[in-house]
Amino acid sequence: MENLISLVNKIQRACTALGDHGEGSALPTLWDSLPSIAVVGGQSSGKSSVLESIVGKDFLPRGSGIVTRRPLVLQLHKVDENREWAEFMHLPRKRFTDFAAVRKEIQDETDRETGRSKAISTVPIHLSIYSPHVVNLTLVDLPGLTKVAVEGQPESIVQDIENMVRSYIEKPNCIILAISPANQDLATSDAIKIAREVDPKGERTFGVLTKVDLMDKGTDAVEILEGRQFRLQYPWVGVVNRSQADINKNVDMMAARRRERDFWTNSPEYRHLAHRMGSEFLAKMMSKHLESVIKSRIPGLQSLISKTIIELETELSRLGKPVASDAGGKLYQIMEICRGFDQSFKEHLDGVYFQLINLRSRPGGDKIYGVFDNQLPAAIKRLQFDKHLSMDNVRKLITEADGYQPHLIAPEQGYRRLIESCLTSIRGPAEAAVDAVHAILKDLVHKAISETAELRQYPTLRVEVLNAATEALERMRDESKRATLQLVDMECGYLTVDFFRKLPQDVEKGGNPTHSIFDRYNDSYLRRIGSTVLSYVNMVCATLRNSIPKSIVYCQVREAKRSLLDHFFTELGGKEAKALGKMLDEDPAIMQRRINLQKRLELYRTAQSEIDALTWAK
Ligand SMILES: Nc1nc2c(ncn2[C@@H]2O[C@H](COP(=O)(O)OP(=O)(O)OP(=O)(O)O)[C@@H](O)[C@H]2O)c(=O)[nH]1
Repeated sequence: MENLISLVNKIQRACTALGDHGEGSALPTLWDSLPSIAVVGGQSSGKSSVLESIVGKDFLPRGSGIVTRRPLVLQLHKVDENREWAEFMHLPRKRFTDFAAVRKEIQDETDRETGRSKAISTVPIHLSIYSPHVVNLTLVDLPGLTKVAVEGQPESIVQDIENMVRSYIEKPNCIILAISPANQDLATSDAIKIAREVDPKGERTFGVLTKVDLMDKGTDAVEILEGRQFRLQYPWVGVVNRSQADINKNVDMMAARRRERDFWTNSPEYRHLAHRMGSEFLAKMMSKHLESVIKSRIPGLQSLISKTIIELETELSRLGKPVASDAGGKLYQIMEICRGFDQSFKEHLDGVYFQLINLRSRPGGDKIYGVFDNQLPAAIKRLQFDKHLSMDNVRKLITEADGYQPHLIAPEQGYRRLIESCLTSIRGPAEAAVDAVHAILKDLVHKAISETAELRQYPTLRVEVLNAATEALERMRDESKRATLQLVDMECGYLTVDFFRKLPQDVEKGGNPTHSIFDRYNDSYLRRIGSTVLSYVNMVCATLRNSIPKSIVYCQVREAKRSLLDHFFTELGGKEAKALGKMLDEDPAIMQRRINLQKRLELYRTAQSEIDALTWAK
């Protein structure tokens, strides 16, 4: 069972190394869920003396007024060796065998944090004592509660100390060692008052009565120690520490312990209670209690650890991988992120179905079909060629084409001009279709960027990828426009001869080829030309309705799928580590948080395996 306390000590030490001592940390804290014992009491009530008696060593700073100005987390480790030493968390690997030096280091470390003023600090000092004469125990010594500020102290100190003490003892896992001097009225005890506040049922409060030897003649503490007055759930323990005179005379701790034993056994009023009085008994009782508390908390602790591990892992994966240190690693990381983006873009384009997300498709590609199936035909329709081929317009173009020499058989040039003027107007809808598809592709790029979690992590890379993809799409749009308009121009440049060959000829139909030149411009003649041109143009439109989408898909959609980031990758290959690092410019706060999370995760995993090993071994 002793292993349990050592384990908790070990975990507490690891917690401290991580700054996890439950003080407003944004991360889950293990410290708060581990049982600990806090020593509370009014100033000069004898807290430090009780601690020293428990340890059996003279090592705490002494003096008048407020001496304990920072919480002292004291971990006692029982060792088999016949040696005693102390170690501070802030001075790793330095062993103190001289306990006067320990006292000095506590003073110096307090001053380092608070300055030489009489101010207090909530940052704890961590001290471990290894000795064959101690029991495994973790105790927190807290500044003494006071009623008035002394010279040089801010007025707020009274409240500040109370708040600090409360912040420790209000945690449900904190066992309260409430120190009250027997030579003062217990009804006014600061320790009992604050302990009652946070633990009204007294389930985790242990009352310790100090200075029993200093009580007025004719008075004694029997009623309290027997539990008839100021009753707590656990029986009161009386202690007799060294007096100031003893301290001044350097009375050795072992001698003091002996004297204390004598006091309890030789005082007629306390003799019957002697077996459960004194610092040695207190230490053993607290150690036993701590063991049983830890034992009862183990299942809760295990489930808290597993739950926290999951939480930490989830957050870590949300934060993404850390940035690689070398150029190759960085390049690989950027390529991986880009691949993720490219994949998401393609999936949008193809409308790939995601089994996991309720069979919903990533929208996008279908909009492109909408351009080909609705937008383009509607725009061509809006050109209204029949109006364009009104009689007046046909006459105008035919006569202009004929010039001074009216056509002899058929108005060849007139036909060409009429057809060209109609077909040229298709350039508008063709260009609009290219632009519409470009807008859709750009929109998909934005969607894919925002869905690529890693790009959120690196704002500069996000901008670079966005710019590269946008530039690539613009290049593709320009190429697509060139190719698509070329299709229209090709239709203008060479007419389908067959169409005209198949037209019924006036002569063959029995018309009169000899009618006068002026008759050639009559209404029915012009109407026939108009309708011939219209049916030719309609035939070409039907072809273009099919070939324009082919050109757009070939130049834009297929190309975007194939080589959206090709240029970017080529440029990337020529960049050096520094430039690559700039792209992976993660927010330093996130980097720090990842490091903190990783360390904490490590702590929790270690704690988990150690607790598991211990419970399995039982
Ligand atoms: N005679 C006698 N003196 C005691 C006893 N306990 C403490 N003292 C004396 O009371 C004075 C204050 O004791 P400390 O242990 O320093 O008290 P503290 O509560 O730690 O003081 P702060 O940290 O300053 O709040 C010292 O001079 C001790 O020698 C006791 O049981 N008997």
